[in-house]
Amino acid sequence: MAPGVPIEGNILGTGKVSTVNTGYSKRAYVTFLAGNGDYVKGVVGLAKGLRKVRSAYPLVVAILPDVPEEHRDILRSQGCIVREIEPIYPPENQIQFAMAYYVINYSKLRIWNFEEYSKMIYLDADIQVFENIDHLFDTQDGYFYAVMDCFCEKTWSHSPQFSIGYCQQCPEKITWPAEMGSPPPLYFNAGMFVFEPSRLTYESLLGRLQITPPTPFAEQDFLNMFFQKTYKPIPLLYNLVLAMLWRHPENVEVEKVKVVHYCAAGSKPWRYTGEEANMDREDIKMLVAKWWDIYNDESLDFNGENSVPEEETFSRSSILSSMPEPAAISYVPAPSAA
Ligand SMILES: O=c1ccn([C@@H]2O[C@H](COP(=O)(O)OP(=O)(O)O)[C@@H](O)[C@H]2O)c(=O)[nH]1
Ligand SMILES: OC[C@H]1O[C@H](O[C@@H]2[C@@H](O)[C@H](O)[C@@H](O)[C@H](O)[C@@H]2O)[C@H](O)[C@@H](O)[C@H]1O
Ligand SMILES: [Mn+2]
Repeated sequence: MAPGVPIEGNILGTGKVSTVNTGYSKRAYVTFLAGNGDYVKGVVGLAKGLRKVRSAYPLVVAILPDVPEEHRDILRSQGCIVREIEPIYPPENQIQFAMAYYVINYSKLRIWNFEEYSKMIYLDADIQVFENIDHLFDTQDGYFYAVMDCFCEKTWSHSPQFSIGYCQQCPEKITWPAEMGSPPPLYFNAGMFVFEPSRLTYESLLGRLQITPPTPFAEQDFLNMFFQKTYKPIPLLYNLVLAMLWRHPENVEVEKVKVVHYCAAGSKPWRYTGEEANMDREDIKMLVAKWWDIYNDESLDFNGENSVPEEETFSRSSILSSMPEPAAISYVPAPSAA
């Protein structure tokens, strides 16, 4: 079991099943979509997955201006709340991002400005929710909840931990050498997290970004720095980074996993060929097939009746979303992952 991880499953200590949010504070899931490529399929799959597990909360999609109208219509037809955001770029830099397109991921920070919501769960578009996780909205306020990442993939070859074979998922395997100072603080994967939108936090994030030299994992590194003091790890079953299956199988109980993150190279279901390393594994094939089962299930398409409770869909956000975002840095199309 990875260190610092609360008791499996019942992290609230209440065991209660979430109830529809009846208070004034609004809750929603939120994802991010950029470009005119195939990630829109990921968002449709996510919207249908949340419907299948009967989540009580809507899915907001923060989109960059380059998302075509046709894709926006598809998302609305699936019951998503579509909100255009202005891109955010890091300060001028020569950094080699782990993936060139990561530079657009800083735009995710705009979601902290969705303050008509008191609590949100961010999910990457390459994530699928296979079991209801609404109870995470009941976590104690004031903290940033996310799952610990793994440092063993070659995407981490730039890092000191990779160079000595250290990973927080198995800290007992390699002792962190004293000459390298203290071991890195617990580090989360930014494909899924529970957070509270707040204008104050938003402005602090943007201000800090402008004075923080970019690093290979872009906004994921930045968020880890920014929330280091309030980060609370949650169990792996809330964000299975696929590489864990072959890097730390001892930490994974795949039958208990509620959320799967298709972030390993070649694992995006809508592009899956099975060619890349580890993509011919039976568990990978099963998880990709599970994603497609939901994506192709027409009974999960939005039809008005199967929407979340009314009070969750009509919100000030529909008015606020027409309000201009703060002045943005000029928009230069980034390399797309598509
Ligand atoms: O062309 C792109 C690339 C990325 N994304 C969004 O940015 C997130 C982060 O990128 P990705 O999931 O590919 O990173 P990974 O988790 O695989 O490192 C995606 O999930 C999408 O929500 C997008 O909308 N269009
Ligand atoms: O822009 C940086 C990205 O960093 C993360 O992706 C990485 C990271 O998870 C590594 O730890 C894995 O090794 C790697 O496979 C994976 O692609 C987030 O999932 C993504 O949303 C985004 O923030
Ligand atoms: Mn991802």
